[in-house]
This record gives sequence, C-alpha cells and structure tokens, in this order.
Amino acid sequence: MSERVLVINSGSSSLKWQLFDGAEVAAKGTVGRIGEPGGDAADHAEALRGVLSSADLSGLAAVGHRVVQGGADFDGPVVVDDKVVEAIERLSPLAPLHNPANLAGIRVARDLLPDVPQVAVFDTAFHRTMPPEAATYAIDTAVAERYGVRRYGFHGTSHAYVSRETARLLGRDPADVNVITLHLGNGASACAVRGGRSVATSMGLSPLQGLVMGTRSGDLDPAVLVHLHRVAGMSVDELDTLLNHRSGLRGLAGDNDMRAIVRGRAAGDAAATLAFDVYCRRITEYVGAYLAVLGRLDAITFTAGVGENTPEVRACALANLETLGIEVDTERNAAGGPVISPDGARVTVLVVPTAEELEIAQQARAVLAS
Ligand SMILES: Nc1ncnc2c1ncn2[C@@H]1O[C@H](COP(=O)(O)OP(=O)(O)O)[C@@H](O)[C@H]1O
Ligand SMILES: CC(=O)OP(=O)(O)O
Ligand SMILES: [Mg+2]
Repeated sequence: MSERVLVINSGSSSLKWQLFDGAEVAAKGTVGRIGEPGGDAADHAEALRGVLSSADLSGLAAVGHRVVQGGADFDGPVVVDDKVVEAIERLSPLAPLHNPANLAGIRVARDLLPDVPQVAVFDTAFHRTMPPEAATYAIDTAVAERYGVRRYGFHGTSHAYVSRETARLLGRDPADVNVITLHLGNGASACAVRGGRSVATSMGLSPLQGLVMGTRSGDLDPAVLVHLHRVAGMSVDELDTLLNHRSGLRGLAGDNDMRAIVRGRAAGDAAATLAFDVYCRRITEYVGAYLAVLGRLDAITFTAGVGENTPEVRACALANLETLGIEVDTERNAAGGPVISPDGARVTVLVVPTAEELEIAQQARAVLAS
C-alpha cells in the first residue's frame, strides 16, 4: 500500500492540511478565513479544490479527517461510509462549533476524491477508556442517558501522541508511565494518562469545560447560566456566544492570543495580569487533581501553541509545587525543553510539540491495514 496520506483538519473558518509520505510531511498548508470577505476561499469545497490543485495527490492511500465529537459511538478510527457521515451529523449538537465543519471537509473530500478511502479520526476516541466515575455527571440518570449527557473529552489524538512521546523520551514503555498532558492551544485541555490510557480529562460534554482557553471560559458554576438568563435576560444563544467566544483570555483581557497577554503583563497591564493568573491557576488545580487521581506521577508534559511556546505559563502553572516533587528549571524552561525539570526531580516536566496530523495519518493507515 502507498504510504501517502492526506490529513484534513477542517474547522469552521479554516482548513488545515498536511500531506504525509510515511512520517514525512511532503506538503502542508492552511486555507484561512473561509467564507469571510477577502478570505482565502468562499467555502470548504473551494478550499479543498485549492489544496488539490496545489499538491500532488496521486497515489493517495487515504484521506484522514479530524472529527471532534465521536460521542459514545466511536472508540477508534473508522473508514467513512454513509452511515458514519450520518452518525457524525447526529452528534453535531454535542459539538456545534466543530462537527459541522469537520463534516463539510469529509463531504467535499468524498466528492473530489471518490476513489480514495476516507478515514475519520475522533478527538473523543482516546478518552473512551475513562472509568464511569470520571465520565459521569451527577445529574438525574434518566435525563443524562436520554440526551447523551456525560463527559466525552477532546484533543484525544494530541494527548495520545504526546503521552507516547513522553514515554519514549523517558526511555520507558508507555504501559509503565503515568503522565499528565497539558494541551494548551486555542482550545485547551488536561489529561491524566495511566499506562497509555486516558483515565481523566478536563473537557466534558463539549470542548467548553475545564481549563481557561483563548475565547472559552472553561469551568464555572452552572448556576451562572441560570443567573444570567433570569437576571440579565440572556437567551440560550447569547449565553452560548458569551461562554464560547467572549470568555477566556479574550473575555478577561480583550485578546485571545497568549502572546498579547504575556506582553500586556510585562508592561504592567492589570487585566492581562489577571487573565494570565487565572489561566495558570486553573492549570495548577487540574495538575493537583490529576496527581491525586494517578497516585504516582512520572511526568507532566506541555504541548500545543501556548504550551510549546510560553515559558511564563509553564513556570507559573507549576510554581511552588516542590513538596509534590514538581519543579521547573528556569534555564531549561527558557530553552524550551524537551526536559525542563532539574536533574533528579521526582516528576519529569517536558515540552513536547504535538503532532495531531501525523497521529491521524498513522491511525488512518492502521485502520486500513487491519
Ligand atoms: N510563539 C508563541 N508564543 C506564545 N503563544 C503562542 C505562540 N504561538 C502560538 N501561540 C498561542 O497558541 C494559540 C494557538 O495554538 P494552536 O495549538 O496552534 O491552536 P489550534 O491548533 O487550536 O488552532 C494562539 O492563540 C496563541 O495564543
Ligand atoms: C476540541 C477543541 O477545542 O479543538 P480546538 O483546540 O482545535 O479548538
Ligand atoms: Mg488545536
């Protein structure tokens, strides 16, 4: 079989793609601001047509698609057929920001590359190993079951890849390693991985729960919604927009990019400083919780845009945890890793670049070979 796989991460406003030859990236690109005036493409079809004309896609073994919400239906990658398309569509209400865009990419790729197998790789699949006590919300069981209300967790391909890389860098078998992975990108999530399996993660029913993100609130008291509805008269759509788009770093300091927050904090801006502190504090709380869940912790690994590039966040999130065996070495942290803890520390702290697209390519190949 050919080793060439095209990976598509189709988002609401962008289409990111990478063409793999084995583990090598032969070509890649981003079609941005889809559908916006002056954007790179009018819609996903035009975006993908552009990709097809800019890269040599002959002899493709597969197209691998990132799909964010796989619900309870999918615990691994699947070859896309009409039934799979239907299932992803059915799951859209559980990930309204992501699944419809993922599906648009799948539809267009099936149209334009009808002879190439399409494989869906789900963000949620890695977390299907979570035990019931981690996945269950303490609400009326009948309501939860009827409406699929439970924790699913996301960023699974990243947590899977990064936890495996962590074991490799430690020179140990993944089956023997306990690690907390911190995926800090636009969306952000923490995951407790025991022996290669997700046992807890901070995102929930949707990618809104858990850590503070670029534009999303992460955890808050659910009564906030009821309060704002009753007292401020906010509608469901207004609340959705508030928590998904006008919260997180942007809500606190007016900018969703961590680089701007770090600059503002260095210049003494009070809002940027508070946003930074709230962001880091939330990470600290999850690290403590997942240390307790895992019992024995070998490593903490930072990844994604913020995790890979922001030493200030790594230092702040793990400050004052020496009694737990967690320390960050200032020089190593500034140098960017991979290891940023001092020699001899009980817990190894690492920075590992994520490779969601490579992981998707490998999973696509694996499902076709099985
Ligand atoms: N060099 C950098 N320094 C600090 N933050 C960065 C840097 N590069 C990217 N980021 C942050 O990472 C975020 C994007 O992360 P990324 O993992 O690329 O997100 P996604 O894949 O979800 O779009 C940006 O919003 C920005 O805040
Ligand atoms: C699930 C999720 O939050 O994805 P992203 O970080 O790509 O927005
Ligand atoms: Mg991301």
